[in-house]
Amino acid sequence: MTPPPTLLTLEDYRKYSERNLVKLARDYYESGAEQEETLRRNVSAFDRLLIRPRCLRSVAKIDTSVEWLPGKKVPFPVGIAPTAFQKMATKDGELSTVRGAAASKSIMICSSWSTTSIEDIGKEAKIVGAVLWFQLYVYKDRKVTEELIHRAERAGVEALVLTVDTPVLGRRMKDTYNKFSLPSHLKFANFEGNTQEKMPEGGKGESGFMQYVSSQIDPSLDWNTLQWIRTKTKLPVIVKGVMRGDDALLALSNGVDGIIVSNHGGRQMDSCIATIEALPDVLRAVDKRIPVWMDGGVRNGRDILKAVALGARGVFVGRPVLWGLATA
Ligand SMILES: Cc1cc2nc3c(=O)[nH]c(=O)nc-3n(C[C@H](O)[C@H](O)[C@H](O)COP(=O)(O)O)c2cc1C
Ligand SMILES: CCCCCCC(=O)C(=O)O
Repeated sequence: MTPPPTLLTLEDYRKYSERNLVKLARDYYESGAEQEETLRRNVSAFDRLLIRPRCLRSVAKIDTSVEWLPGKKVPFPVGIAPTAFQKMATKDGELSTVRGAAASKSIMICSSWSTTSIEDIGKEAKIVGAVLWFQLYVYKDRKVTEELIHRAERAGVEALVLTVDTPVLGRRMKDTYNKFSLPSHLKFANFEGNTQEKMPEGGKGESGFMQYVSSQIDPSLDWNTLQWIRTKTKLPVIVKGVMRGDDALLALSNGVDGIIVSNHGGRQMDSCIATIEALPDVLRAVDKRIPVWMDGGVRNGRDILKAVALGARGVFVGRPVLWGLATA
């Protein structure tokens, strides 16, 4: 195999990864919902925020470490956002990510919809010394979600992340044109042997993915669901997908341990504000009572600085990790 050219920026990785991804996977990873306004805005809103640099502040020694959750320090404020189906990017999929998380001492949030089971990811995390959080989707059959919570606990995850922006699946046009379905050699590894294991084939103007979500995922997700989850676990519960201060206050009054400001990388509701634009409202409402992170459109070190300068505890990145996986 020819060695990759010098890869310096995330854009270099994005471009280079394209050659290793089949169209179906590339479109699934890159897509936003509908006309992809929010997808673009997440990135461009960072460009409208400019830095006013300080001077004569010694940078001979710099410490970028931060307390991610009480008592849990990380060396720099970047975590790995949950992304589904990582084996479409590279053979080892989520196992490569967990190794990367350990090497960079970053926290990996595992998707409910991984192509490696949470047990196998947990085993690898112990070997390489990575910290895992687990992201939850709530199934119509609550027993499926409850079982997943307990399996994640046994696998050693340190927090649960409830994604609250996906009661239904956003319409991603490319996935609909491609009739996106998970390639037949891959599976929802957390549901092996269950009816939730396979995605139907696409057809009738719908992706197989859309059919799977409408048949399995509970669209009645609300604050009661969060309370129900809290009765099932003692782990910290973080909500991902809050975009407003009033919802952040509701999250606080429902006892959450942290908030990730997110619009799902522009993949759910189009015509939304960018996450970096939503961040100040959420931070004001929370007023430092719990940690607030953000994700969406982070594409360089200055973007991280901007989010942290506004008051975020740190950022999570989604697509850039997939580009890295597909480049390896
Ligand atoms: C291909 C792909 C799959 C994703 N899968 C999940 C998922 O399983 N669970 C989840 O909560 N978010 C998922 N997300 C959303 C990410 O966690 C994150 O919010 C988003 O990617 C951040 O935007 P960025 O890609 O610009 O960094 C996914 C995003 C992408 C691009
Ligand atoms: C209930 C919606 C599930 C979406 C799962 C994967 C994902 O988050 C994404 O493709 O985006």
